[in-house]
Amino acid sequence: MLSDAAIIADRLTKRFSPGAAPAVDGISFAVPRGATVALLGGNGAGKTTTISMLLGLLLPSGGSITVLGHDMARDRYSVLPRMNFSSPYVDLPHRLTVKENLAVYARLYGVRDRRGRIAELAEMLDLTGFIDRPSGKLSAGQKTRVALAKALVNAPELLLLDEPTASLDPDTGDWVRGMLERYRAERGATILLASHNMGEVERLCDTVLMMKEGRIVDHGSPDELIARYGRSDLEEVFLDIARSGRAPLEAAAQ
Ligand SMILES: Nc1ncnc2c1ncn2[C@@H]1O[C@H](COP(=O)(O)OP(=O)(O)OP(=O)(O)O)[C@@H](O)[C@H]1O
Repeated sequence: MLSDAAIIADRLTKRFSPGAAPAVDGISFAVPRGATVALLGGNGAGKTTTISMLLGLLLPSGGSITVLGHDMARDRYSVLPRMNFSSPYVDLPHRLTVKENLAVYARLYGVRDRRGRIAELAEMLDLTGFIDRPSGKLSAGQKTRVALAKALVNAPELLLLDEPTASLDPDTGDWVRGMLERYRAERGATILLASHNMGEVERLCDTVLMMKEGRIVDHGSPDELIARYGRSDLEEVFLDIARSGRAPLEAAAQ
């Protein structure tokens, strides 16, 4: 494993109840600094559970996580200010306006020039038309853009994104992907994202971790995976893995 990686997960496990099958089943992976890596897998594969453990929102049942050189079990408060996330499952307080919400998060993250940073984010994510509207009165696509602004408020070195373009129309989705590419290049940031949008993953990601039933069943660059499965795009690879009992890696290991 790369010892200076942004994320190192070692035999990470999450079991929600003693008798149940683990939602995440002893996965190990490393995300190099500056890389964009995708977690792919069908519904219930364990992507959100993995991201929640990386964020410290869920405690692992086993294994360890090192983020930006810090062990998350012992030392997460020194690393949380350097990371951030967005998720369609986490709603911002409805009655606060977009600007008020961003101000709360800017304060929480100790941003110095809060007014300036919020103006930058409004520009970056085209929020100006609804910045004074209560967050509960936004469309799903507008909420997604505000969630991304919140995720960038502290200019994080590590960004964990669960479905970053969920609910965005194709044009806005494309524009947000361009924004993420620029952010990564300018900030030298590391991005781990979970997505069901294969075109997005092909465009943004250096490496894909394919999850199924809580395990990583294959990994590689989008091009490597497409070549290995003899397919023409990542969507076809995804369908092969989702529909087969076993992935090539598992079969090869036996
Ligand atoms: N709080 C919880 N309590 C019990 N089981 C849970 C909980 N959260 C998730 N699970 C279960 O853990 C498994 C993995 O769920 P997870 O949300 O991580 O999947 P996912 O890959 O993100 O799926 P999706 O693509 O549908 O978002 C599923 O079987 C789910 O039912």
